[in-house]
Amino acid sequence: MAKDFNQLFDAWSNTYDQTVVGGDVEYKEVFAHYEQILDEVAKKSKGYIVEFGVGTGNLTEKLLKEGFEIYGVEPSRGMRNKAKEKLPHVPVVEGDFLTFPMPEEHPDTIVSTYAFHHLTDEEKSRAIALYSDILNETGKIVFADTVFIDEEAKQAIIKEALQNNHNRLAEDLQTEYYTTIPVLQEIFEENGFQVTFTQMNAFVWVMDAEKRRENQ
Ligand SMILES: C[S@@+](CC[C@H](N)C(=O)[O-])C[C@H]1O[C@@H](n2cnc3c(N)ncnc32)[C@H](O)[C@@H]1O
Repeated sequence: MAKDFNQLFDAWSNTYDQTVVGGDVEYKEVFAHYEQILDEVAKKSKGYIVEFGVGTGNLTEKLLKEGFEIYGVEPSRGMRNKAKEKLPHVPVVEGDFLTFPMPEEHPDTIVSTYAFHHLTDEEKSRAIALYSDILNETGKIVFADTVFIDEEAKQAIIKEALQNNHNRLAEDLQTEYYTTIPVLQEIFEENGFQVTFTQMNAFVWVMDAEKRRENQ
């Protein structure tokens, strides 16, 4: 079972929007091209959208501007309050990737940015299986998150963070559940998705996973 990150995110909710514009030097590279990353996820989305780990609502806001209807899910009260201040008309319910009040409609797209690494690989697999069930037949998943090509690449970036005295970042990379592309590819494919990965900065990749049709 993954850790509960609510306290951390309740505290971070007040300064999160400064971090994403490069206000925290240790996380500058993680949030490099943040706006383009969110734009890319919005561009790949369609129809009725469920978003997990809404945070302060930055992706939600972009999706709303594109004219989408969104159902947000966010475990941290502090983050939910920030998102509701920005976007009072968007429903943002208490819940997480695995346990959440079901939306009334089947979603066409499930999106999330900078959050999926909060689940262990086993939980990631359960989440994708669940989404395969609740998505529309032609539905898709579009996630952006820190992912590594392989374990060696992950260890190299942790070493570099330590050499730069980015100790909070190094600890984060060592203690959360950042995974590799082959692991995610297997999880998506086992659950009937065809997935592509696009690198957006030294840490973050966009994953675009479409449900495979029966005869594909
Ligand atoms: C780094 S923030 C990203 C916020 C926003 N998506 C963005 O791109 O700026 C991570 C968010 O994921 C949420 N989170 C943490 N654990 C989660 C879980 N198990 N399920 C869903 N969201 C989670 C946190 O509360 C936080 O709001």
